[in-house]
Amino acid sequence: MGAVSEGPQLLSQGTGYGLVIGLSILFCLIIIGAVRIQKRYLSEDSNQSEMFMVANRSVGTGLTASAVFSSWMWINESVFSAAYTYKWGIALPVWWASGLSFQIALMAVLGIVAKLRVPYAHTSLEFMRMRYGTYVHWLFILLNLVNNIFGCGSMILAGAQLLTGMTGMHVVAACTLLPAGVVLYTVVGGLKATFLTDFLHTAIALILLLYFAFAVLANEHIGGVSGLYEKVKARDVYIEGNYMGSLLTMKSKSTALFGLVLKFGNLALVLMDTAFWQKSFASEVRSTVPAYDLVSIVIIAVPWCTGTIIGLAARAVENTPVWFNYPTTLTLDQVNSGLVMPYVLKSLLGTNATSGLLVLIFMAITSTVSSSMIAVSSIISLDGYRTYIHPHASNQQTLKVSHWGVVFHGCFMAGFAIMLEYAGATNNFSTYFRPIIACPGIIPMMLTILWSRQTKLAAILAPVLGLLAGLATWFACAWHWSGAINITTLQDQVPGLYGAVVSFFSPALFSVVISLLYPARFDWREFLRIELIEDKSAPPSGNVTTEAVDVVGKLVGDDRTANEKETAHFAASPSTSEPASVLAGSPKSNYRKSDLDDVVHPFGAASVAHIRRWLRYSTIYFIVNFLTTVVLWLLPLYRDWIFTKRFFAGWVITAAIWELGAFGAVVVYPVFDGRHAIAKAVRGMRGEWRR
Ligand SMILES: NC(N)=O
Repeated sequence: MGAVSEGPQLLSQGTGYGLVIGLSILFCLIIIGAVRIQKRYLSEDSNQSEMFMVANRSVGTGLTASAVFSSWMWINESVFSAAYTYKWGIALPVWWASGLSFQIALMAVLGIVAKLRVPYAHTSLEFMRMRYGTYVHWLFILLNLVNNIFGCGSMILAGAQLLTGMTGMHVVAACTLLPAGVVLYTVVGGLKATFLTDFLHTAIALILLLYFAFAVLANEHIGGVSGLYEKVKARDVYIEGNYMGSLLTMKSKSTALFGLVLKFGNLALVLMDTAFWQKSFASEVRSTVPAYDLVSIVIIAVPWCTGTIIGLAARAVENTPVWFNYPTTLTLDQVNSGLVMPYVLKSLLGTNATSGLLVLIFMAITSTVSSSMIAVSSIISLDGYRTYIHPHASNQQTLKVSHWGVVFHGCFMAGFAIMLEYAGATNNFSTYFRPIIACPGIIPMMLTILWSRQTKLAAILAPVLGLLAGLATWFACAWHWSGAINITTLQDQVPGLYGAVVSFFSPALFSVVISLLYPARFDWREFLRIELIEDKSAPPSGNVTTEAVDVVGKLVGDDRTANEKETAHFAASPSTSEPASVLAGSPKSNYRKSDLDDVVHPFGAASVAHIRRWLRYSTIYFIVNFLTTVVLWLLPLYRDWIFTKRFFAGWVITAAIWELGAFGAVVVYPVFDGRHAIAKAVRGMRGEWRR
């Protein structure tokens, strides 16, 4: 921390404390108001646990998209992409973008599979337990918590170090105050409330990012796209590992290694975070895929536009008198702590814009932390309390534990971030270490809903062996390349990459081999026995539809035997076919433990066909997304070539248009999408005032 707080302060401590505390209180008041409006005029009550945890599975496309975007737009890509662009040049933002997109597209596929196979689940861990029982459940609780705690903790720390670097605020105070505000409004509002605050966060953050990008480009000291190109080209800097040491080439070794590690780390941050599963369970059936896929497209804009413009602008002006603290440039520690963007804004746009950046940092951190809190509190309340301590807990009891879960997690995360600070952890160490410990569970978890032959032994051993193999690879590579194993050599890029590759892929091998050694088959109908929590806010039991539908078998190819098919009678009620109600809302049956042959899937034939269509679209889209963002975009440009002025102009303008498109998709569109609910709430309030 010392190095970061050494430089001159960009803003006063009072501004730092005032903004963090003021915004926390403001968001709490907004959320209290929103919850009251929802309850009074829209019949949505966060005091019901289904509502608190999965928002009654009724959130539409627009709001889901803005919530997913908000949880996924970390300060990493909004602030650190500029810092790393400063370090390594123009290749970095797109390698960063390509490490953010396909994970969300994959989550869309898994989300829709989960909607079919486990329509009543609240968390991803619930289906691990359903399929494999207690030991696997605990193992994956641990893996999820490790991922969540390291992801969330390092983000709080990165934000706190930034606040400290910018304002001189004490880092312990920053680590405490940032999660404190989130605890307040998350306890009050639950998941639906975080959907609403996520929307506000996203709107404010994107407005600020757009303003920063356009104002910096238009600034007289930059001189537009062409001025930016010329000033960066004229700089006499040599970037090790870049083609001709240039900042304006896509051939950058450090960037490529960083980008590859990021892909694995971010896969874990999505798939091993119950929050992303929860948002998918919370959304309407017809909203899941469009919302997640939309986010996978627009999230690209954040590092691409912001990183490119702000990161290169720093290079353009850092050696001129307009630079704050001229003639002193940033130290490597300050760059690694993300101070590039604050310095650019202070130098070119002044104090107000720099204060605006504090608001952006607050928005980016709190929206991610709030979804992490809901996720962990649902692990505590559903996977812990309701599963092992009080299986017949009522709605209200479960909710109370969820609330305490949020408070506990908030306090724990603050303490954990402070511990990381005093242990000397940096964002860099976390980047290379986290994928190794967070990735081993990903493939076994995916196989739990995709492959009926993965056995319990495989689900237990594959992640553990994968973790050991990943750690062994990491240490061995650090030793091999640097001749020593210590905190410095372990932060080298190549050991981190090999460790992550082994951690991620080896569990697939372990799982398949172990499963085939002692084969067994799972009957997907077991999943349909997860109960809905008793919830008086939910409409009465919905109708099961006309045709007997073997939803599960048709899902991803039917791999059950003929005999199993015969016994799989997903019986149906005789008359009412209401696919529309299923598509629009939640599965509303309230199952108890029953014979498998009595298990009935809540979705009707039409709904199933509809969902299968989404599954097809999402799978095709995922493949296209992966090929485009990871292969076609990056590899052809990885060659001995430096951006021409014309190409640079097209590149930057496209990035800026993309960011405008992101604003349209996750800010304007959700308002349009929710116009009926907004109108209903406004009519309700107007009616009340008139009385
Ligand atoms: N969105 C992330 N994980 O940077």
